[in-house]
Amino acid sequence: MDKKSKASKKPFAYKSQGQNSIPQRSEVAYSPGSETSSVRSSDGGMSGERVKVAVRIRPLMKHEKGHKNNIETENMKKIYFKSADSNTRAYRFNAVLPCETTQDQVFENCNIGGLIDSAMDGYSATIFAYGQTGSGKTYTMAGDEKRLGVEEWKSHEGEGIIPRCVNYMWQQMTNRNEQFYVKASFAEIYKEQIQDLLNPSSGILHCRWNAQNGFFVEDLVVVECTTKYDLLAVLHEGIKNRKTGYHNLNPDSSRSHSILTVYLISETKNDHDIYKKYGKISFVDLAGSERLKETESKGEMLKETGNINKSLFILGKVISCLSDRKGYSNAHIPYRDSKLTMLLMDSLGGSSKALMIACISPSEVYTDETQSTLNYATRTMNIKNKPVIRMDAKEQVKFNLKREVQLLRLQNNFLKQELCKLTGESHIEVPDVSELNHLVGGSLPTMEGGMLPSIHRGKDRGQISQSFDSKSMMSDKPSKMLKNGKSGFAMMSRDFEAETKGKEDIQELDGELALLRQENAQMRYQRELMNREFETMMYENNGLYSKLANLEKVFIGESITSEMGENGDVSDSDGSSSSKRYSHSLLVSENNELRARIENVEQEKIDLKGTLIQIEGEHTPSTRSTREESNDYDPQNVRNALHIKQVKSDLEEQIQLAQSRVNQITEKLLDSYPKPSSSSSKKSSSSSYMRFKKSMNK
Ligand SMILES: Nc1ncnc2c1ncn2[C@@H]1O[C@H](COP(=O)(O)OP(=O)(O)OP(=O)(O)O)[C@@H](O)[C@H]1O
Repeated sequence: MDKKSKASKKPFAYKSQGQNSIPQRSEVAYSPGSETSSVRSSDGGMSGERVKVAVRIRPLMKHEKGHKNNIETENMKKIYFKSADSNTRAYRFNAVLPCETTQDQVFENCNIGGLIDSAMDGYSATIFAYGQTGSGKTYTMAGDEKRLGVEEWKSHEGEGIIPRCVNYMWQQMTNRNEQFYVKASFAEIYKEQIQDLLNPSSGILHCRWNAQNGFFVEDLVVVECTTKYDLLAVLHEGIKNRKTGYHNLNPDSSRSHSILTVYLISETKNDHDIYKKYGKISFVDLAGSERLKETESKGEMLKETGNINKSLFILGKVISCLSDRKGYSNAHIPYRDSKLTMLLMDSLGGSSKALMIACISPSEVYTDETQSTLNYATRTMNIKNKPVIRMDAKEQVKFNLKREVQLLRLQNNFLKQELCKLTGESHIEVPDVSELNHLVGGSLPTMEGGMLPSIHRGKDRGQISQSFDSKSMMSDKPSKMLKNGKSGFAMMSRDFEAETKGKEDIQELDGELALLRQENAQMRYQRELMNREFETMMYENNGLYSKLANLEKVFIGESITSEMGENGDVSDSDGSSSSKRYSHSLLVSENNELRARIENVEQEKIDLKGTLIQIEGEHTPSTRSTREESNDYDPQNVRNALHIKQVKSDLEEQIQLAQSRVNQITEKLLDSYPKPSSSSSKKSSSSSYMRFKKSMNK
């Protein structure tokens, strides 16, 4: 009994990208040439995500009446277990499910819905039940045995994780915007041989390996399930065909390990494109470990027990190696030592999300088995997986190309704006790169250079993880349809059409990308040229400013070129030009203005030089030739010359004033002097007036 709480606790979480999410660029791991590519989860991927472990304690069975209970639980997280040496040991797990836990609570508390969500997002997920024989593995995974294998499937309280998952999946499918295709396969490993539970007549199947899919079962029938009843029928069919046997501890004991795999292929529409993700979830019901002393197995069952125990022993070795924190990456993991561990490779230390449900009995009769299961479970919690999303490689290429096109369009718009700012024009024509390239001896700036965010291209796109055999899913071998299925041929022709369309789309995107790249390179080059020109002109203008300032100092005594020095920075720290303050055209007009101003000052200087020579020549004839020859324009001399010029012009002005004054007085005097009359005295007065006027003029 749980010491503190019987109520269901908040379930633990699986790291997930969330539904309908298209992975972000940085998370995409793509490997050219593969059928599927993998995408690391944004969080769990690189750092790893531990295998989650829940421990379920079944109630005592009828035949165990009177057995003592040696297990207590606390808070749905802790187990106190009284071991054989009578010491009580405490264990902590992701979830602890006491005897009274219902099937519904198992689903909730183990967050099985979260795992299904992940599988629908394109991850691989595995749920496996582990424990001694009769501990409740099949009950937990599939449900009440009395109801298993019956023709009509009806939902009931005793149904286990698998049928609950089927219901949940279909519920989610209607809630999501994606289109889902569901397929399923069901295999068992019996005495180290793989058999198809959906097609038992196919005999022994082989476990193969390839870089793309890791280990997979060759020729396993994969059934398309269009309704949830198709999938339930698959479960029903497989359980019916599974090898079971009677022994002392369980009259209906599973004698094989079974693996039901549900493939969830999702299609998401994004910008008129369809992206496919290949998620899957595997339900593994392991055969129970057993002690021959207790089961009293004989004959064929004895052989079965030997094989079961052997493969579980290797599973234990794999778990031990993987949980060794000293770093199992260098160690040899004996996956290949059994079929079970080969097929669980992706789930243990691979790219799946995984949940182990360890089943135990509360009876102290099974103390050793329970101890062993708890130890297994504890070690398993240390195993880290690196979950990845699987996408179709072609879809992934298209996805990447589209993103690159979008990025380049953004970059090019940005570059255009920048060039417009630099030129001061509202529109720019992008010249052909071939016309420009010869100017710099073919050293066009690279796409990655410059201040713009560079585009990551597809080198070094990470590893390919094992994935299910998408080829076998699209296999030309006919699928065995159980109910309401579509024909395999229809599926193939649809895939062919999609593939042709996909190729065309990729070609189109490639073409657009090439044009955008060329335009990008041209604009980067143009920007580079303009920046260089800009830099030269800035430098020249700075020189002109200081020259003008010097000249102004000489002629006026101070610099009026106040703007000087403000444009000192040619480029900003990020390499961009100082277009914030100066456009290219502004610099050119500034340059022209400076040149005109300097020309004026120079002209004035030449005039002054003439004046200086003239004045000095008038006063000190001997220095004239010396000044002329030495071309000496010492500022003091120029200032002296300016002073003399000023004095001279003042004097000239005064003389002019005096002259005009004299003229005025003369005019007045002339006016006041009697004018010659026409009378007799005319001759004498006229002659005296003329004499007076003459003397005035003089
Ligand atoms: N939590 C439970 N509540 C009620 N009955 C249970 C529970 N767990 C197991 N049982 C019952 O215990 C019996 C053994 O369970 P089950 O067959 O699931 O064990 P198992 O671990 O799969 O055994 P094996 O490895 O031999 O196949 C079954 O009759 C089952 O109905």
